Amino acid sequence: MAVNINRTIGFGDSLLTPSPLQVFGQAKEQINNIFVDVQNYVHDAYERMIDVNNLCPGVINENELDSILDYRTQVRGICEVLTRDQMKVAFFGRTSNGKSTVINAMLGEKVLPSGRGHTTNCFLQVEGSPTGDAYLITEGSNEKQNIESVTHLAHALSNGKQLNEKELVHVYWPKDKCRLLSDDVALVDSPGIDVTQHLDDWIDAHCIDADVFVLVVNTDSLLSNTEKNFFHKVSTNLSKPTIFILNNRWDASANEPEFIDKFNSQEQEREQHMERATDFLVKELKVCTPEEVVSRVFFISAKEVLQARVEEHNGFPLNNGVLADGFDARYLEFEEFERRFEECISKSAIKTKFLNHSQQGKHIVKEMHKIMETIYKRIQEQTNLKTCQKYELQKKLNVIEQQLISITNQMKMKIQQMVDDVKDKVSKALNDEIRRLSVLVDEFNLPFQPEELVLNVYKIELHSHVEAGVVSNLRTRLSTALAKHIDQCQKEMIDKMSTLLPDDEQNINVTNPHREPFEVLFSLPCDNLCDDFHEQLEFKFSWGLSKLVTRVLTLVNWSHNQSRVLLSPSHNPLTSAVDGSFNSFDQNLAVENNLSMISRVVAASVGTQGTMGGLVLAGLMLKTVGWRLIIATGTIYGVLYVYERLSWTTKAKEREFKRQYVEHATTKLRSIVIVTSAYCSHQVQQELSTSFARLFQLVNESASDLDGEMTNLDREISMLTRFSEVAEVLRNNSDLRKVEYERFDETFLCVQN
Ligand SMILES: Nc1nc2c(ncn2[C@@H]2O[C@H](COP(=O)(O)OP(=O)(O)OP(=O)(O)O)[C@@H](O)[C@H]2O)c(=O)[nH]1
Repeated sequence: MAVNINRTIGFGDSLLTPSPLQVFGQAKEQINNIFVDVQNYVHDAYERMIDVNNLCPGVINENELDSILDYRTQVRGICEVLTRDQMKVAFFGRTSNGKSTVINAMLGEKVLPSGRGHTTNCFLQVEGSPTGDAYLITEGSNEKQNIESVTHLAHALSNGKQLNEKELVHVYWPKDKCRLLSDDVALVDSPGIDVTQHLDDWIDAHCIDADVFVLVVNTDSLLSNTEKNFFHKVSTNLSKPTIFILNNRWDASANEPEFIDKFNSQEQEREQHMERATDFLVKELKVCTPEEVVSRVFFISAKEVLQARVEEHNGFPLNNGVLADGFDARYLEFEEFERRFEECISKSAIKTKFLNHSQQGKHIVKEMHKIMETIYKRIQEQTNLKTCQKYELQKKLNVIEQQLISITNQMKMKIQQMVDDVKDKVSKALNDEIRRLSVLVDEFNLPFQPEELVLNVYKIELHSHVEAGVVSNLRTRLSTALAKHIDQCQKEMIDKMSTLLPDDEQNINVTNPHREPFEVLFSLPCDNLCDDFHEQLEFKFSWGLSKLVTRVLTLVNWSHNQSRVLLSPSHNPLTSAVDGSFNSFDQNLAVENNLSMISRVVAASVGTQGTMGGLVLAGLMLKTVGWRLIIATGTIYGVLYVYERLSWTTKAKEREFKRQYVEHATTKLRSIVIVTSAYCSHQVQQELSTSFARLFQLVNESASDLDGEMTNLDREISMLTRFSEVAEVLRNNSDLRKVEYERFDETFLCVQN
């Protein structure tokens, strides 16, 4: 029977339909891409969360950061494992059953040494060379030992240190020489299981990650207990391992003499082997169903297949007649084994390796989703909290601003009232003091001497006495009351303004603690005011001519004024009643003219101070009263003169001096009443305005602090908004990665998520 070797050992049946081994490659590439993407995602998430944590402490807790860091490490580890992930098949069997020959047949050339007797001393893992060169690396060494052929390999293995049966030697073979190797299949040859007692160690050390186990048995003998025990161990350590049983040396069985005569004897033997294998796999190991056994147990001749493939490779015809009968059937069965093996190892490897990775990946992105969701919600909460805080601050600030305007207006009015009140009080008190000035001057008891020099000193002292007295009296009358009013006003200010300050700043003192308590200063510079005072202390007879004239003029003026008042229509009801009567008008006019004439005479006599006036007056009097009366009057006049002249003593001069001083000082002090009261009210205004300005400053500073807080909150809110967007994007991105894993599961693991 002709066999189409090219078809059977070629790459996939169709370029469009990938072979089972290529599916593994595709799955590996795809899951690797997903993990690289997830690795970048987790790395990015960690870096961003570190930023968030630095800029907004409290948004992320340490556990979350640690978890993200842990996931980053896990993903990095998986990525590294993924690059090394390959399909692995482990061959077991007793010595000389043909394990190495089967591997060589599958590789299509003699890679591993084989021969009669115990040839494989340790575990040999054949895998594709990443460099394209053939070399081997022994366990615990990084040294590459170049090999070109099986002889070199055998030599290298035998020339190396005494290899322990448990040790693993990696044999890297060019990938382009073998499809299995280029498709990431690693084939592990083992020492005969009948030569060692350390089965557990072997499994744990080299087979725990094998996707398929191949038991190579010799058809000449039955399944030994050693072989059975070994696979019992394997199935105990691994859950439902995929096990193939290859009944090797089927060519030798076909060439045995007893089978030549009996055509069906080999079939009977095959059935017996099959029955025993079924019992072993289905009943003992329970690793497959009876239906699956036909695709797990094969009758082959590895030696023939290897020989055929080597010769085919070297350009010789496949069946050159040297091979035993039934070669084609055995060859086809070997190919069937390879097909089933490829299907199984691909499925198994995808399942055992990538399912686990995919589940880990999904778990990581799910946890990342949870973390990002928690962080996102926490940021949202903080954003809402900060927004509420900002709203409250804004409200508070608005209230402060409105209240500040209102209180400022109130306090302006209050201060103005105080100022007016102080002005009135000071003015009234000063006027009172001016009225009582004579008492104050009388109290001055420095000895009076009319001499000029002494008098000058006397005046200076008197200025001081008056000034001190008035000021003292004003202070006594006003200071306490004013201080009390100012204090009350300041308290009112503090009460009102402190409501605009934070609770911890409400205990305030507007006055400078190092300053003396406020007191109104009264400035009455008498020495300056009265320095133009010039006393008149020359003797003046009170009935002297000029005095008399003055008195008469005063009297006349007074009478004249009185008559004008009486004659005015508004003050004379009679005149008013006969309004327009010419008679009474004429009489009035005559009286007025007479008075005017006397006035003019007196004025003339005063004005001339002299002889003519006196003569006229004396003539008139002489004519009117007679000379006796004149003499009598003259005598009395003289006596009065003498009396007054004698009474003009120093005491009288002092009295006169003080009277003149009081008169002068009164005039002067009255002239500064308005200025003094304004000066005092200005002091009060200054004091209260300064106090209010301090309070205003405090409130203003507090408002500025609030404003600063609002600016900070604004900055924090905008930062939190940015971070919440970051967390949201990261959360959504984790969902995208989860979808990628689910798509991978559906495509390669037939898992419906
Ligand atoms: N006739 C025949 N001989 C075979 C077959 N397979 C292997 N042999 C021979 O059996 C002998 C042992 O083969 P190996 O492949 O070295 O056996 P092994 O199981 O690897 O032996 P160890 O490495 O010692 O454990 C060699 O001489 C092979 O040529 C086969 O299918 N038919």
